[in-house]
Amino acid sequence: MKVLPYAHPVLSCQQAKDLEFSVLTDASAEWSAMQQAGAGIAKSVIEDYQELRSVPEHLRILALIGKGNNGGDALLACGQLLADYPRAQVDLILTSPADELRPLAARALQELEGRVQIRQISEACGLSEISQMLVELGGEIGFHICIDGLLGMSFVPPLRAPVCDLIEAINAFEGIELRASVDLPSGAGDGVEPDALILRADFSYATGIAKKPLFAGWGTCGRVRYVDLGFFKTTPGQVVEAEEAILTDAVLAPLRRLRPANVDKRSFGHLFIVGGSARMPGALLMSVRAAVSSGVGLVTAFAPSSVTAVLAAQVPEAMWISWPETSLGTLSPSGMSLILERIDQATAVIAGPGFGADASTEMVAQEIVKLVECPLLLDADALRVSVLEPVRMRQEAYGRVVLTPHMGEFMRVAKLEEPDYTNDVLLDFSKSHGVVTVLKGPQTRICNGASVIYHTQGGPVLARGGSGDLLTGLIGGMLAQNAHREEEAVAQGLYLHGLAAQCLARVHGQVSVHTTQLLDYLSAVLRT
Ligand SMILES: NC(=O)C1=CN([C@@H]2O[C@H](COP(=O)(O)OP(=O)(O)OC[C@H]3O[C@@H](n4cnc5c(N)ncnc54)[C@H](O)[C@@H]3O)[C@@H](O)[C@H]2O)[C@H](O)CC1
Repeated sequence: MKVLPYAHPVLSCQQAKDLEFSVLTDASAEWSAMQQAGAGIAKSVIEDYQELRSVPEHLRILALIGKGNNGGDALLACGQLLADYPRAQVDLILTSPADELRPLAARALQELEGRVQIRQISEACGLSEISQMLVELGGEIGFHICIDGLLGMSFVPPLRAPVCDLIEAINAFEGIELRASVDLPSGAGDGVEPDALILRADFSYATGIAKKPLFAGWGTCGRVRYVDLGFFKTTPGQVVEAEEAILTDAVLAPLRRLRPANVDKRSFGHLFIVGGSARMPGALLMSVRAAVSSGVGLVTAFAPSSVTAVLAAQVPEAMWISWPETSLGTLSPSGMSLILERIDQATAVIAGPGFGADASTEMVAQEIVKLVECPLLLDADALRVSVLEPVRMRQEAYGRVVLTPHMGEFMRVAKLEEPDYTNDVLLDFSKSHGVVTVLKGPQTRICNGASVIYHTQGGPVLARGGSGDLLTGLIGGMLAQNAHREEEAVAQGLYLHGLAAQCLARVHGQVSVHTTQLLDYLSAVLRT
């Protein structure tokens, strides 16, 4: 794939090792990368902890230290946390004698001398002794954060004692609030089977290169964070051997620049949103609210006639068109002329949020696919096999069709009998339909038929009704502003949505929030 300025390659552990070997040519380069990794992990883990509560001054950290560079990264992360939280208490568990650590890990340990408590375990310890030790070390409070620096990309199965016993004990130990793995959860790696023993991480902090096992769908890697160490400072447009990539913060750079002075509302696109039904007016409302916050110049919303006035009062920034509805309160195909007579104003169109699944909305969606000559986003109940049929007939010049299914909707349009998380199915589907698919879930993937880009921001705070409707509005808004660079627009909408969700969770937690609060954090995300 071409190196995009906003997505970095995802590689197998072996490919990552080879690349690191070519980039980090001596011990000083390795040490400097390790320092960056340690600082990056410390910063990210503190941000992530805030989804639980504010970080306590007397932070209690447990770090599991293996012999290699993974252990070195974890030790330097502990050093950074001690610098930032001088009252923190750090307990280290070493799985080998200190004099057996690799040179850089030994150097990192030396830097912590006198500031941490060290326990060493050996093969003879066994699971129950290690479990008992955790209980004693944790005391009444337990640990706020456990940093797993046991094994990284160089791990070759099988796991041996005492590491396997330590992983098992950590997985079972309830006195840890957040489990953070350095690079990969210990036990994960190339060729590792899904049922193998792997440390159950809440977050994995991929240092330098995001490795493929993080996306294997095992659910043990938790949420993936990419700690960019600058390994991919390649020229945009250059080709690298990777079909998979991870989205980076750079995707939002164009939205963080000053806008030119000589612009007006027409310079930032005009988005049409067709959606809603008497039963689900809220879905349309959420998409429209998100769209008007996306930076798009103009939004026109087409809503079922019985709810238009109520919705319009809630988002006066949008223009509202009342659409005739069926006896079931869904959009009637007889309203198509309303959109067609204005279509030359639109730079992108969304169809689907809150549609409801009946024959009328199916027909509306089909007509839109056939007649709309600009980029088009289909979501929710517009995602049907019969609606995708005319997609292939569309001329390339009209702009791409973007689909935003969750797994249930993807199964429907790809005619799958059970969920399939493999990239092959996603690639085949997107290629054969000529669409950009955004397959939503805990690890959302963007696929253009040739490559897959992972998006890992957001988190469980998004696991509530309406998150997808907000996403649709944001992506639609970006498409309308950026009509000739659909994939970039999609990536911008996704990333902005994910970062805002994280901000929301860091301020209010993951539980007692409502979906549209996410919109309050969009501007903070763009102004950092
Ligand atoms: N008020 C209404 O009218 C409602 C209508 N609904 C109908 O459903 C669709 C849209 O569904 P929505 O609830 O927005 O959810 P989606 O599944 O499409 O999108 C979810 C969104 O959240 C992300 N996400 C979820 N879990 C995680 C996680 N663990 N980690 C990270 N990210 C996560 C996911 O990736 C998506 O981005 C609407 O049009 C109506 O037709 C709904 O039933 C809600 C209320």
